[in-house]
Amino acid sequence: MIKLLLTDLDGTLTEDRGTYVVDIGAIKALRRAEKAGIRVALVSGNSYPVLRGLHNYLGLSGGLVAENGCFVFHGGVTFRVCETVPREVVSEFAKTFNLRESWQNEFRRSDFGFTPAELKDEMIKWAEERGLVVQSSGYALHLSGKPGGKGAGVRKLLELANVKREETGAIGDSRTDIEMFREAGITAAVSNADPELKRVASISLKLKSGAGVMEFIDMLLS
Ligand SMILES: O=C(O)COP(=O)(O)O
Ligand SMILES: [Mg+2]
Repeated sequence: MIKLLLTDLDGTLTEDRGTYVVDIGAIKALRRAEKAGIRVALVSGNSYPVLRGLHNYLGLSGGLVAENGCFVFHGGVTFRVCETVPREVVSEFAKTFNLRESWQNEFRRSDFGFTPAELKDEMIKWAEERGLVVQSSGYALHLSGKPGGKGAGVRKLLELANVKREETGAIGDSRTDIEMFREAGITAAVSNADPELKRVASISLKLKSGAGVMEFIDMLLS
C-alpha cells in the first residue's frame, strides 16, 4: 500500500519536457490520490518558495523537497540538508562557463540554477575541486553543496513523514530523479524521460509528462 507519492515537477507535472506549463489533468490526478489517502510530495530542483506555494495551492499534504534535494519541508518543519554555497562561488561558476543564473537563485542557499542546461566534463571537474556537486535536470544546471542531489532530501522527508521506502511511490522525467527512485518502492518514468531513468524505473509509462502522471495514479488507485 502506497502512503506517499513523490513527484518531480519540471517535465513531469508539466504538459511536456521543456515547458513550464502545468498539466491540469495531472493536478486533478494528484488531488484524486490525496482524496484516496495517498499523500503527495513535490521533489524538485525548484526553490522552496516556488514549491511551498504550489504545495499549498494545489492542495497537497506530503511536504516537499526543494533545491534539488537540499531543502526539506514537512508538517510545518523545515530542514537544510546540504552545505551552503557562498554567493561568490555561484557568480564565479556562471562567469567561468558563460551561464545565465536562474531568477530563483535569489531565494536559494545550497543549490543554484543556471542555463543553458548542458552539463560539461569541465564543470564536473570545477565543482569537484571545490567540494561541490553539479547535475543537469534538462531544464537547468544545478550547483549544490554536499551531499547534493535528491536522494539525501528524500531520505530526510521519509524520516519526517515516518513512511517506509516500500510505502513510497515516485515519478519523474530526468537523470536527477535516479537518486529519488533509489529511495522509493514503486518508481515510474514518464515515456519521454531520460533513458538512464527508464533503466532504473520499475514502470516505464506509455504516456509523456503530465499524461504519464495520470496513467501512474490510475494504476496506484486501481
Ligand atoms: O529545477 C529544475 O532544473 C528542474 O526541476 P525538476 O527537478 O522539477 O525537474
Ligand atoms: Mg524534472
